[in-house]
Amino acid sequence: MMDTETRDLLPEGLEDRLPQDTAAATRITRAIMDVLDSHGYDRVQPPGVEFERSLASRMAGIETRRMVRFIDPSSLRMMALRSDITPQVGRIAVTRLKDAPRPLRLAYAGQVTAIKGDGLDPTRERLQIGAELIGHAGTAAAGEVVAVAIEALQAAGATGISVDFTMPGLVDALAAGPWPLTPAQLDAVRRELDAKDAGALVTEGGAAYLPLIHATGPLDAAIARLEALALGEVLDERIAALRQIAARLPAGVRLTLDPTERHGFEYQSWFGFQIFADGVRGAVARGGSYSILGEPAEPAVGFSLYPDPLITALAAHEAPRDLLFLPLGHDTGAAARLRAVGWRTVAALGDACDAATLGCTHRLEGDEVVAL
Ligand SMILES: N[C@@H](Cc1c[nH]c[nH+]1)C(=O)O
Repeated sequence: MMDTETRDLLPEGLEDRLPQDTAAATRITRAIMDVLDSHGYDRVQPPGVEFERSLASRMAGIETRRMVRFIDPSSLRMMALRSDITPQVGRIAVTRLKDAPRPLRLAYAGQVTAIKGDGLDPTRERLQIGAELIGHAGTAAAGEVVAVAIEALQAAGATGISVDFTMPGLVDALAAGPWPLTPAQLDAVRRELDAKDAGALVTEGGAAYLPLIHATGPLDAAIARLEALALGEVLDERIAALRQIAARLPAGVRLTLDPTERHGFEYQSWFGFQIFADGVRGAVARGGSYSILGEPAEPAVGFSLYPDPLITALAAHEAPRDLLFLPLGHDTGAAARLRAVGWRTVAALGDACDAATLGCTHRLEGDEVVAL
């Protein structure tokens, strides 16, 4: 027997959602899924647990270190709780939906779990809602995906949205082209660019890369600084693409660029983005282009929203809802008619049930609704 102190303890970083937050979560999930559905993204539901191998093998760069893993007592193979639904959707796209017409638009919503939280945030289980556009990863697809992500967040109630673009594959492309680096230097340069440590960047032989640290900030200014480097094709194509993507986003959304940002971008290729919103610490969404490994490999682009902080922020302002008390012996036909037009009811089970104590705002008397 566990002692009573620890019997109901939840592990660090895991939490129950109580009714007020759950109501907000349900409403927000529905609002987001409705937007994805309206743009033609069909929802799929992969399982919460899979073989570790299949979660990691469809995209280059996925690490299983942060996944909760265990041996399946039935197959004796290693299984893992999913930490990201995108690879599962990729697997579905290239296996069971391999013959479905392209571009293929799929949406999903579910919990994802990691062994430990991210940075200072201890949360280990999060709601992830997203959309993946498979079979097409050009600027038209990327533009659609960012625009849909913004629309979904706005429908969820997010305000003050800003989008931070990044170019996950840029440093590798530069190292293989105009600014050559040895493999060891490449690792060090990537690390120091992540840390934005100019001194260490120079020490590690990455002096050429210094201007990238300064080419961050509002999109137009950052692009101008990159263009001034005259790096040719490697950069020109990426810049042209970013311009096209930006051009189709709604006015009023703040756009920034951080060309070397890689944190959280495990498998994205030429294009990545994060979305921020007022009152929410950290990014509420992340996405980008990637390749689903297979024969042949398929290009794709998509995004994942992490709405938990938004849910918490909005739940605090959730308007209280009306609740209609149905006394013992009430007219059940009248109650059914009222539910059909949107009333929520709670029926008395015995004499002790009291309308006010149960949080009711109204009471049914005969077939009349009376405010309490
Ligand atoms: N699933 C990725 C984001 C993404 C979706 N599609 C492409 N990228 C993440 O959560 O970081």
